[in-house]
Amino acid sequence: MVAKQAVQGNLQRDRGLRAVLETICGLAVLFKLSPRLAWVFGLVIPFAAWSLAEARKKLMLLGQEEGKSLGVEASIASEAVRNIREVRGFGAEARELARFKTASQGTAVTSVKIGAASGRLEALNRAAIYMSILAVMMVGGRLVLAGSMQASLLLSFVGFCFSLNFAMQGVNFTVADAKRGQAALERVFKVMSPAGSKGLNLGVDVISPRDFEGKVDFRKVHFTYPTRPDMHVLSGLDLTLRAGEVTALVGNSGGGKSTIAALLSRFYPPSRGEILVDGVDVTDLDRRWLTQRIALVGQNPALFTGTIAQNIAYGAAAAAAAATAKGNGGAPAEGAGELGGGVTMDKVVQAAELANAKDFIEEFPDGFETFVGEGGVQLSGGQRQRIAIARAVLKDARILILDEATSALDAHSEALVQEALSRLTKGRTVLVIAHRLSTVVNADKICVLSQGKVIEEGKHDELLERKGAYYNLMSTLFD
Ligand SMILES: Nc1ncnc2c1ncn2[C@@H]1O[C@H](COP(=O)(O)OP(=O)(O)OP(=O)(O)O)[C@@H](O)[C@H]1O
Repeated sequence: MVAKQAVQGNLQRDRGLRAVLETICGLAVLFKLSPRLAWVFGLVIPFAAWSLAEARKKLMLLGQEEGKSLGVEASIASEAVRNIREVRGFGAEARELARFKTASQGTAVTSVKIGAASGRLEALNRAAIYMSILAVMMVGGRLVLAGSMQASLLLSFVGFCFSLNFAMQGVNFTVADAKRGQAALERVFKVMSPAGSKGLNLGVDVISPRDFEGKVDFRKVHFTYPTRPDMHVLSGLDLTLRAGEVTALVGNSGGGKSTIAALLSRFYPPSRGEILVDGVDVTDLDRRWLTQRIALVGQNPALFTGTIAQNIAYGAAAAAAAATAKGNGGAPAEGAGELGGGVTMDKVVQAAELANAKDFIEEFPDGFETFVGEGGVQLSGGQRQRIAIARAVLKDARILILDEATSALDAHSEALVQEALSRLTKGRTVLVIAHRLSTVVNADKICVLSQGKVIEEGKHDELLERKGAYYNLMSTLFD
């Protein structure tokens, strides 16, 4: 580390455009002083070019490695802060600290490697330049002795060689910096770009909202998580969600059901294969356009700091704001109240009623104005789910993804949630990650997932009769 800093600090002033210009001008001066000696000194150039090319490749790879380790470090820190209650509750501060230290050590090792690679490049170039200067002195000395060159000219020439030496070292460091910067930028663009977007950002131009049916096709989709590249979660998945129907996904835990939902929501791009919505590859669609048409009700819905009304309005207000920002003729901002995007309190109350949430909300002294989230009222699992359902009702998305709760809701809450869900699913394309027998029995189609593929599909009765994978799963999953 110290060595790296010393080497880098040494040449801070000589980097960048200035170093490049100094190198060009230095070479021009040498040719002007003595073309013959300049050619001798020029012997260093092919070697310098080769070592630069080699170092560039290596530094680019190391820069990417460094970016990744920094990412891991940041995610450990942010995860610990986000889940601070659990960390404190389980007394896991030391463990989190140790995880962070291990990750930082990884970054430190890569930084040392970068320092060593820059240092090697520097040493090689210096050696080559000093050899060239030696050659210049030998050839120049002979010329001076033979009387065909003035000693003062030789001295000036050698002086300029030293200046050029520093300028060329500056070019080396500029290249090293540029490669690290390029690796870091590539990471930034990767994170900022919508998952797997080809940048075509089509939306209304391809599928008009009126014609949008919401049919979804996964075609030969392969997927591995970036953090676990060796584990194939999906291996050639073919799955069709027919428009306006409920498709239930069943399978063993860890089989990839939530991953399918995440891919459809475009949290990740598929590694291979394609996901089509109404026949259009999702990577060709504008991500905001698509997310306005997809609602997700998860097992453990997050609530944002604010009132219950703001939380229910969240999805619809965000979608309307996005549509307005995009200028695609979506919901107008006109008449927007404090809930945003033209969402009125009447609509919020209606949505809460459909989601079986109105009664419990009105029991709070502040009703829909009750503050939730950090420092506010804590809601039970069933209540949070009904708020999330109300949010999805208000968003009125054509495609609905439901990750059914496995957590033990009491029988009354479960019945209320179920009833609200059955109202919500009517007339929409629904993908439900099914954990309840009632959902599976009533689904229009059940798909059994195993080894990253759909291995059986059909209706409940048909699949039972077939006595295959579904039949075997039934006893383990829904007993
Ligand atoms: N963010 C992630 N990074 C790396 N691996 C992940 C990630 N999320 C899930 N996995 C892994 O991918 C595999 C599929 O997980 P997924 O959550 O999709 O399964 P599932 O069928 O929904 O499971 P369950 O029914 O238990 O919710 C699992 O082995 C899981 O450990």
